[in-house]
This record gives sequence, C-alpha cells and structure tokens, in this order.
Amino acid sequence: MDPFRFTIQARSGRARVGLLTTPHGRVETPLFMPVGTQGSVKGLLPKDLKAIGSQVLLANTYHLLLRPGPERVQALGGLHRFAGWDGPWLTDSGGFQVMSLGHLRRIDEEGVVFQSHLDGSLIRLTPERSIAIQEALGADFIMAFDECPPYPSSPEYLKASLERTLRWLERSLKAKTRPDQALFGIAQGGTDAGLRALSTRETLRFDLPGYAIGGLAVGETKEEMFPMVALSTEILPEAKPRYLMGVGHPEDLVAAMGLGVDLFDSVYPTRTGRFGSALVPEGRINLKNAQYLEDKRPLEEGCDCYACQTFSRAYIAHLVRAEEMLGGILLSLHNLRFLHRLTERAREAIRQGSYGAFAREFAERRFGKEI
Ligand SMILES: Nc1nc2c(CCNCC3CCCCC3)c3[nH]c(NCCc4ccccc4)nc3cc2c(=O)[nH]1
Repeated sequence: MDPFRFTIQARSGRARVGLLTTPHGRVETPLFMPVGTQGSVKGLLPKDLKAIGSQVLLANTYHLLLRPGPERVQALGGLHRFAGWDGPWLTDSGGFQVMSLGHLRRIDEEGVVFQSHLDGSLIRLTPERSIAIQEALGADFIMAFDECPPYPSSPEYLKASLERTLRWLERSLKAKTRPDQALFGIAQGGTDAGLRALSTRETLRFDLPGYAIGGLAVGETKEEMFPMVALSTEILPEAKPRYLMGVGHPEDLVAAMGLGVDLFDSVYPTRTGRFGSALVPEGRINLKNAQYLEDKRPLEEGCDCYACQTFSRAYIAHLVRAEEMLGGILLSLHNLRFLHRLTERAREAIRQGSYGAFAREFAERRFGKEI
C-alpha cells in the first residue's frame, strides 16, 4: 500500500480537503507547516505544537548540514527522535537557503558552492548530496534540489535556471534510496507565465507523490504571484498535493487555498511573533505600541490558545517591552494557533461547500476596516 496516499475528501470550487497518509500518521489538508529551521520551532515545545494543531513540521538541509550535521542526527535516531516530534517532518533541499543565507560562491551544473554563514568554510551542495542529507535526517517529505532564481530575473536566466532545476530533479530522483520518504519536485519559471507553465509541465513528467510551487514569494507583487499560483494549480494533477513554498500571510493562505493549494510553510508567524506582533482577523497588532499597555482584552477575542485564554494584551505588551522570552513565546504560540484555526475553518467551509463565503467573510474582516 502506498505510504503516501492522498485522497480528496471534499471540494468547494477549486479548494479541496485532502487526507495525506505518511509513515508518521495521516494529516488533513489544507494545512500550515510551522518552520523549525534548526530542528526546533523557536521557543515552542513539541507538546504545545501538538496541542495547537500543528501536523507537519519543517526543517532545513542547509542549517542542519552546518550544525549538528546529518550524521549526528541520523546516529541519534533521525529528526523525529532527535527533535521530539513524532508527526511528519518535511525538509527543504537547501538550495533556497544558500541563495538567501549563505554566501553563495558559485552555481554551476554540478551544484552550488557556498560559504557557511557560521564559520565561512566552503561547502558544496549537489542534488545527490542534498538527497543523502535529507535521507540521513529522515524526514517524511523531502524536496528535490532546485534553484530558486532571484527576483527579478531575465527570461533568459529563468529559462536556463528552470532547465537546470529539471536536470537536478532527475539527479535528485536517481539519488533517492528510501521508499519511506516522498520526494516532491519543485516547479520554477518565476513570474513568466510561459516559463512557469513549461517548468510545471516538465516537472510533471516525473511521477512524484507531490509537487511544490517554487520561485514565488521572493519579492514579486501579489498581482504577479497569484496568476502564477492559479496557472500552476490548473496544470498540476488534482490527485496530488500541491505545496506553495514560503507562503505565508493569512490572506495569502485564504487566496491560495481557494486556488487549490494544499500545503504551506512560512517563518512569518513565528518571526513576527518574536518581533512582538500578533496575528488577528483584522491583520496584525504590534504589542510594542503603547496603546496596548492598558488593554485588558486577549490578543484575539475568541481564540482558544493558551496565550489568549490566560493573558491580556497589557501583560504581553509588558513582556515585549521588557524583552522577556515569554513575550515572543506567547506570540509565536498564538500566531501559529491563528493559522491552524484558519486552515481548520477553511477545511470546514470546504466540507460545507461554502469556501467562497468563508473567503469573503475573511476578506471583509481583514480589509473591511482599519484597526
Ligand atoms: N527549495 C525551495 N525553497 C523555497 C522556499 C523556502 C521554503 N521554506 C523552507 C524553510 C525551511 C527551514 C528554514 C526556513 C525556510 C521559499 N520561501 C519563499 N518565500 C519565503 C520568503 C520569506 C517570507 C517571510 C520571511 C522570510 C522569507 N519562497 C520560496 C521558494 C523556494 C523554492 O523555490 N525552492
């Protein structure tokens, strides 16, 4: 039996509820994946992540390669045992982080050479090495080694880059040895409709358990990004999960779920939480703002998370000003719960066949009035 079966449970327009089976349990989509870059979702305990509805966690080849090293994680039982999360893990292939974090020294047919952002040592990542690392880490979902072109890029660069990413996908697939891991291909093509369609179609020539929409949320406008998402989900097969990488903001999840995207990840909710902001239906409130120092209300009326059930905005505003760790912890917890509640409500609306009404109500509250 296929260890990564994906079945559609309900539809509403192009939105769908899916059931995704993995060796570490079944998950319901659409879902948001908290980012645990270095094997930990910053400031949050795995048991608390479970309690707020987190299903799949994300870690990263680039960071874990530099520290503690994949051999150590493997020797210590792999990511699930090492990091105390027995649900599904997804690892990104490292290419993106090299572009955005490391000091990229060279990119060529073989792979990339970069300087570690930790100690400046030279490191080479190839499709083969990325897959070997992800196999050692032991995630359930692993990503093909790809290049996420910078934004903006010329059509010539986009075309050459997507063609290389397709050759790297073939090499990633050849390097794969574990049947208990699902390799996702990543489509590129930037915001050029013809190249996006070309890359998506060529990626589909590989029969894979799921497909990622890459190369977006890298600085392009929403007006450029969403037509590419729509184009991608028109081409990608209904029967396979679609993963929009690096997205993100609540309103972007609502729009993308309506376009048939199933999986999301972003550092946004935890990063903005650590910086003192809470996600609320109207948008975002920054607790550094003095107006909250007397505010007895919870971060969000009606939120069932521990932060909202236990503390006032005034207390959390105090913690943020005092630079108490608990401030960022409570805001990260709430922000992730906010996104998990959003996807829970989305799944319910899809089951009721009323995703359109759900999206309209969300947009009304988010954009209807100033905070
Ligand atoms: N392979 C690959 N990864 C991509 C990623 C990383 C997804 N998150 C992984 C996660 C692993 C653990 C460490 C953190 C990342 C992207 N992230 C974004 N936008 C987010 C841009 C963003 C948004 C908010 C804040 C910072 C950056 N576009 C992306 C495109 C690609 C892509 O084509 N290929």
